[in-house]
Parts: sequence; C-alpha cells; structure tokens
Amino acid sequence: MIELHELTKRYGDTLAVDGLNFQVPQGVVTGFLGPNGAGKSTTMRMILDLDRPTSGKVTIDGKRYGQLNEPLKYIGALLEAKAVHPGRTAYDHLLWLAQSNRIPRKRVDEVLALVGLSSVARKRSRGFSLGMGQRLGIASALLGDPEILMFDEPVNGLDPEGILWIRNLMKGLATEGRTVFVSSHLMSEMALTADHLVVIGRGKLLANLSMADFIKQNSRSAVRVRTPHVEQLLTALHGAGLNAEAGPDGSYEIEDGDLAHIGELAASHGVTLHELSPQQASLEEAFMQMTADSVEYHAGDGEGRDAAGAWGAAWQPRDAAAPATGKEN
Ligand SMILES: Nc1ncnc2c1ncn2[C@@H]1O[C@H](COP(=O)(O)OP(=O)(O)OP(=O)(O)O)[C@@H](O)[C@H]1O
Repeated sequence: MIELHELTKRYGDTLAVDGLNFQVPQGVVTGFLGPNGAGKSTTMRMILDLDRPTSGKVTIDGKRYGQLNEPLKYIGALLEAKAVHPGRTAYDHLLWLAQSNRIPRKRVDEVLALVGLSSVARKRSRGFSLGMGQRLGIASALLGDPEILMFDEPVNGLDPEGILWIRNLMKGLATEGRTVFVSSHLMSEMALTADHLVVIGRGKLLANLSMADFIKQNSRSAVRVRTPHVEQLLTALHGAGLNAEAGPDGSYEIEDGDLAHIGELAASHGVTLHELSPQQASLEEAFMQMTADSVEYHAGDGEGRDAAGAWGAAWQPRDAAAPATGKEN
C-alpha cells in the first residue's frame, strides 16, 4: 500500500507538491490526474526516493522506498521509458536489474514474453521505437512480480494498438489484486482505465474518489431542440412542467429531459422540430472545470479557463463526449 502523509516538495519558489495526504487502494487502477505541472511526476519520484520530500513522508507497505530490501519485489515503476542504456540489449538490461534484486534469470524471459519483446531481446535498445521502449520499461516494472505498479503517463506517444495493450495490461494487473497507480493529464484516457481517481492541481489534492462517483457527480445530460415554432414549443414544455434554456445559436436545452417525451410533446402540439438531440457534458470537461484554477499554462489568452468555465460550454453531442461509464472497453 502506498501512503502519503503531508507530502511536500519545494523547488526554490515553486511548491511542486503541497501537503498531499492519500492512500492508493489495492486491487484497482487508480488514475493520478492533474494538468501539466500539477506535481504528478514529482510525487511519483518521491514515492521511489528519487527526490527527497521537503517535509512529510511517503511509505510503501509502511517503509520508505530506500528501506525496502530488494525493492523491485514490492514496487515496479515506469517513469521514463528511455531510461535504458542505449548500447545494452533488452535482455542484458533486464538481467542486470534482476541480478541487483536477486530475481531468477528465467523471470527475464518471462517478462520479455509478457510484453511481446522476446524476438528483439538481443537487440540494442538504441534502435527501439517509443512503443518498444515503453514495453521494455514495463518489463522492468514487472520483473520482481511486485504487488504495486506505478506508471507515469504510460500511453504518451503510443499508437492506438499500444494504448489498448497498456490499458488492458493495467486492468489485468489490478484484477490480479495488485495496486496500479497511473498518472495522466487526460481524463478521457482515465475514464477508460481507472476505477479510482486522485486529482491534484498545483500540488494540492483536489479530489480522491471512485470513478463511479466522479461520473455520478459530473455526468449531466440534456435534450437540445431547435424549432421554427419557438413560442408554441415553450408553451407546450411549460405545460408539461419543463424548463428550456436558450442557447446562443437559437437552440433550446432541457436539462435532464427525456428525448422521446419531448419529441412526442412537440408532435402532439403540431410543433415542427429541426433538431432533437441528446447532449452530455464530457468527463474531460468536468475535469477541466475542476482543475481550471490550477492550470499553470493556458493555451493563448486563458483559453483553458474559458473552455471549462461554464456548463453551457461543456455540452456536447453524446457521440463526441467521453464514454458515459468508461467501462465498455
Ligand atoms: N527538478 C526540478 N527543479 C525545479 N522545478 C521543478 C523540478 N521538477 C519539477 N519542477 C516544477 O514542479 C512543478 C510540478 O512538476 P511535475 O513535473 O511534477 O508536474 P506533472 O504534474 O508531472 O506535470 P506534467 O503532466 O507536465 O508531466 C512544475 O512547476 C515544475 O516546473
């Protein structure tokens, strides 16, 4: 179990991590989310003792990483995919790591097969693609068969097949009862993978909740209508106890409205509809709204803030939004 107690890291004037308190639950994938510069990598480096906290502490099964005997057997991590000597073969890299933690040589072959690198095991890693480098990093993380796995932005730069592979691998590891802690700055990616979410912004904890609760709290739906007979439609809606809000483009939105009910209501009043569509706020936008005040670098003139500012801007056609449950794949 990873536990953070008032974990804080300051670099000069920058408070990169600001008093973080949370535990990473076992047997599920926990998404560690935050905008660029939120402090995710710094937190992960402190978990691995690669950076020393300014104050507070983080423990793995009650101990600091540096106090663990043969740490690869407790926690495996993928931080930087290219942290491999370019002149070394994949096999030699893994063998060297295995020997440093008294892991049997046959495990090297096992993890190479697990990540699909057996055929290039004797090739020097300098010729590896980003995806192959990522697979080698994951092989290193799995080497000690640890109960805890930590991945920093593992899908960055990968093609769709690589992304799907990592997603399924993480879910599979959690199903085996392991702790999987994975950082990302994309809610849409986490919606497909994580069961639990820890969200940070400017080094501070913003949310720590299950994915299901995040969806429950942030999934709002509406029905959008467009008609040349506005007055008649509004009267009909009003008569049915429904309120419609005017959009900037001449459309109207009925929050929590039922598509079929509104269509039938319009028909029964002889109202022609030019649009009748379900709308849903994407989880990505809910996340942007949550972190809007802690985004360090905005695109252009405060665009990030504006895009997330109002729910009005967050409505999207259902097919363009992030999946409602994220559990379909
Ligand atoms: N070695 C360092 N020296 C000085 N400042 C640092 C150092 N490492 C990180 N920072 C600063 O600490 C803050 C947190 O950075 P960190 O890389 O942990 O964020 P992050 O959430 O991982 O971001 P990203 O998603 O962009 O990787 C940033 O303001 C960053 O500039």
